[in-house]
Amino acid sequence: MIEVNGLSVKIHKTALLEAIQFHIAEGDHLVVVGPNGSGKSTLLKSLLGIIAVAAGEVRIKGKPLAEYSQRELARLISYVPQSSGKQLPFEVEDFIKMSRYAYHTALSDWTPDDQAALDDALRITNTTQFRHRQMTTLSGGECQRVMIAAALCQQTPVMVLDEPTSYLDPHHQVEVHQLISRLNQQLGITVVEVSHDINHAGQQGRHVLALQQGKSLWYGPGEAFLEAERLKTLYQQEFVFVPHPHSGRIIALADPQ
Ligand SMILES: Nc1ncnc2c1ncn2[C@@H]1O[C@H](COP(=O)(O)OP(=O)(O)OP(=O)(O)O)[C@@H](O)[C@H]1O
Repeated sequence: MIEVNGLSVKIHKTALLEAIQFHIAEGDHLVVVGPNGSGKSTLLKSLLGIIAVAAGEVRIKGKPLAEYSQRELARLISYVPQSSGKQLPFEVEDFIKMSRYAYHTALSDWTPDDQAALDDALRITNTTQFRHRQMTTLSGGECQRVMIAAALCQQTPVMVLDEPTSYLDPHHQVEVHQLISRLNQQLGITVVEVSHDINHAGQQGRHVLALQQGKSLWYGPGEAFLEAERLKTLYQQEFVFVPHPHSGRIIALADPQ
């Protein structure tokens, strides 16, 4: 679905990304991890075509990203940005409806297909009860579900999310993680997600790309990611590892020593 070949990004001669190389198969769930400032958001912007590439290329479905129009790309990739939508002066339904722009011209009417996409997005994200609320009145967790509903309403095969659980309490983190897993596993949406939650990344059925200072430190299956030396190299931090009491899955905990 997505091929990233030797991708480098520079701003004012400073390299933000250097020779990044990975492929994402259709239906894959890639979690991009790494310390603050390691280039994760820059990588997502490269996949969305909103940042200039210095070298290498991104291909979507075999075609170079640069050869797609904005409208074509908007039918392929949806984006849930890092910032909260809580400041947006819109009713929830009106905000979500805007994500259908790639299916419309200036004069075209709202269609039954648009309405079905809107109703499905509200139902799947459990946000139907908020459809007539103002975005500014939502809690952080509710707002994040609405942001995902807007991306879902865009009906794209790929969804890119930048730290979708930041600012959420543990319960809402779990809720949003489960929602993203459902979109991936049940709807077959290819997911590319930036996360600081290494235990979320290190799960079976996912791939992990670990970035460090704009370079790829490690790429591999989620279940092989949580390894002491790797995490120490990546975060300059000691970790301890404990088995989950129910599933036996290994959990990594930062160890202050
Ligand atoms: N437009 C820009 N001009 C100058 N430097 C930039 C620009 N955009 C990003 N950077 C720098 O590039 C580096 C990578 O930024 P990026 O936002 O991709 O990191 P990140 O891994 O997503 O960080 P975080 O985990 O803190 O969100 C940072 O040092 C940042 O300051």
